[in-house]
Amino acid sequence: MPKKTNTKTTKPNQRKEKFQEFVQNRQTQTVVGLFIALLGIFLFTSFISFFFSWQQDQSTLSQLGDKTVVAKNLLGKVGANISHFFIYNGFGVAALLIPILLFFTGVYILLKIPVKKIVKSWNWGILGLIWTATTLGFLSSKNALIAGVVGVELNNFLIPYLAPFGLIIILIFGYISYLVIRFKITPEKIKSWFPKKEDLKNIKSDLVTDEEETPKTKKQTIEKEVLLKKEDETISEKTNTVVTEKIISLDEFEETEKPLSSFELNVKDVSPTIQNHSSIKKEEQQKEQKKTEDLKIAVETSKKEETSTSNLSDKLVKDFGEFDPTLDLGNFKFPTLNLLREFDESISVDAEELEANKNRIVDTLSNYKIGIAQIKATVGPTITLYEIVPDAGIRISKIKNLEDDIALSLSALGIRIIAPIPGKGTIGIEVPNKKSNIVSMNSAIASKKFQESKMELPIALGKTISNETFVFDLAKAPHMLMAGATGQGKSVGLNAVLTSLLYKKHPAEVKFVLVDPKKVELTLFNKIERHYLAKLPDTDDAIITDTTKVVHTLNSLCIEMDNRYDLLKNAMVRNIKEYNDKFKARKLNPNDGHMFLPYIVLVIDEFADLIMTAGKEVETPIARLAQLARAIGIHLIVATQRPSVNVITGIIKANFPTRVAFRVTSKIDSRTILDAPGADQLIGRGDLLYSSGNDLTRVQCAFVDTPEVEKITDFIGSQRAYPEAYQLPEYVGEEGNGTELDIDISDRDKLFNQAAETIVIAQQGSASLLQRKLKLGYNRAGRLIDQLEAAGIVGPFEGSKARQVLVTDLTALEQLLANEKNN
Ligand SMILES: Nc1ncnc2c1ncn2[C@@H]1O[C@H](COP(=O)(O)OP(=O)(O)OP(=O)(O)O)[C@@H](O)[C@H]1O
Repeated sequence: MPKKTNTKTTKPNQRKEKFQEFVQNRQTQTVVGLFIALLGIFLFTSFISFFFSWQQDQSTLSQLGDKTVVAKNLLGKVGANISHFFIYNGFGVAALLIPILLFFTGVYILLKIPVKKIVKSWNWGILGLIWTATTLGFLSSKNALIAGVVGVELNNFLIPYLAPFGLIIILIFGYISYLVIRFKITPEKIKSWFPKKEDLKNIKSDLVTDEEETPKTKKQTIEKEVLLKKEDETISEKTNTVVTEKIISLDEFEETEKPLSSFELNVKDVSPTIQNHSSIKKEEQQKEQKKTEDLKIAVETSKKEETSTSNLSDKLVKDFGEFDPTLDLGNFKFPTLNLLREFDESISVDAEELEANKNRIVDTLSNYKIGIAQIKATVGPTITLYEIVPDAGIRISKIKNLEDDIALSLSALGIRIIAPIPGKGTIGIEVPNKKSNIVSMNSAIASKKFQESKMELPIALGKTISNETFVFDLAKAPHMLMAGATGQGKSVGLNAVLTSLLYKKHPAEVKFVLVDPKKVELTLFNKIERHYLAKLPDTDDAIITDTTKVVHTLNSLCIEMDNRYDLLKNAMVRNIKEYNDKFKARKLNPNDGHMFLPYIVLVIDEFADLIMTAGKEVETPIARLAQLARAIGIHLIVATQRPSVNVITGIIKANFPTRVAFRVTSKIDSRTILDAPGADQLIGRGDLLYSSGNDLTRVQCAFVDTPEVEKITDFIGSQRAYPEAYQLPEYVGEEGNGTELDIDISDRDKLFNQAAETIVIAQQGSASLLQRKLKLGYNRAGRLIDQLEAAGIVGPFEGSKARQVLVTDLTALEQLLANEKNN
């Protein structure tokens, strides 16, 4: 059953589609269009002919089948019959509309004009037929030839009801409605067809004045008018053609210099619309010109407005130049190179040694059936790198596994195998030179690479195996972990770092916080305390040696970090460089607390010792600083002898991406520092591996001896200094709080209640929050926190973490304070 319904529904659809295809076919359209158009012509001819021959053909109408009877109609008996049907029996003279409509329908189909338009024409046509037939019936006193049977019968039907007058009114109304709807004829449109009285006057006066003008001025006026005419969009195209013709006639006129009378003729030829329109324009122009001439203008010359630099910072920079942070110590002189010792650093290539090493390498490898296709040596200050290209098909891991065997056969310490050398595709074997050269700090500092570096905190650490100075940016490091067994060159390494900064950075640009539990390594830097060091307020020594002070200093640095972040936030910048640049450009107001921020380099020697004595108290602020301080210019350098996992914990390691490993005693230590072996293969005495990310670089650390550091610090220390060392924010430690907890209610700060509300709302017990919200100094905020603790609103000190807030909401707080008063 369902099958049947399917075929039933699809068949008509298919037929419909086929029909549509047929109709839309262009060939079909052409044939149909042509047929209808010709039918229109056929009917029109026969209709016209009918009016002349209808009387003669009257008898033939009933004898259509008789061949002997011939009709007078131009299109024969068929024409006579159809015409009789449409004219006499139909619409009379109005029937002529039918062939006309047919002709245009055919043309429309040929030209693919939308069907909608054809239907519209027919609607109007049929309406016109009936209306015209009725009108003609009325006018011709019901003549059937003129009005047709339809026209006569409609008259017969309507007159008894409407009377002739009523019929006339309805017919006229029909015609007017037709004109209004079809041609959009409105009263305004009709009005616009007739020239205004004024315009007529103007035309007259124009003609009079034109006669007075010389031919030349007349020509100009006409040209003007023509131009005006051109501008006007409302004038039809037809008149435009007249205009062009006019221009041509004007040119002709110039050539022949005809007398005025002949020219006038030309002028009169110009379409009245131009005349009319242009004269109006001219009149308007003249009027305006007259008005303008009559009016006298009092000209008041405006004073040149004083230009003021809307941007205050630009003005300040213009007047005073960019802010120069070094101005306070304007005469500061950087240490000179001659303070550093020079060594003979010329690398002498010992050909015998090279040959012997090469032979040993080749022999050793051949013992393990590893063929070498190529070998190349690069001689460095302490190490020579042999680059090997093994025969095809040799597995790299095989060579790597033979590391110890090769070292044994070369009978040398510190052999390191790099398989493959990153980016080179060769295998490297580093062999220590028999005679090693010292890399002097002098040569590292003097190197072009260091001197011309544009880094924020450039450090010349030493020289690479290819004898190039190794310079890196501590600001990008951004924190450095330094480890190595005792006596391997850590202290020298730290000195090299500090010396690099002393040679490149002005005291205004960098400050050091030095932590030296051994008390001897960094003491020399005491001399530059007021130039380069930062310390806690009210402390004697800038170099921190005892553990409690270290905890305070670290926490103080955390506060400094928070304060700096606030400054950065207020200045709407992302890092210290942008902040300082903005400050130098005088775009930050010092009255709002803004100031030039120096970089702070925190150096901690013997970190293991600190961790052992202070543990978490040290680890937490260090981890916090390491995590957050990079953007605000606090950089950490942590050195340790014992790189065990309980010293260099995961959290610290994760935040110290730059690692420097001097020689360590075991592979495990090497892995702890570098996440890779290799540091155990170093030869000591400043031989180090530098890692930032994945690549390991072997560097011979620049050697800077204690007397050299002394000379440098003396040199700087002897110069004019700041009144005091750079002050770190005050930090009130845990131990100080216990005694002050029983603070009398009457001694409370005026802002106590406000502070309590702030803390309770934020549910965060930190002094820095109070500093920010209540715009207080650190000391006052700290005291407020103490008072809040005494009142039981916040919990005790918890290291760098914010204190716990013990009151949950404002109602509880109100109750607590009310109880206090009652007691
Ligand atoms: N870059 C270097 N070039 C040449 N010799 C060096 C270099 N670095 C260190 N040395 C030598 O190694 C010795 C020990 O160096 P340093 O005092 O820096 O070791 P350390 O690792 O700090 O030891 P400790 O941890 O015991 O303090 C130096 O006195 C010096 O002779």
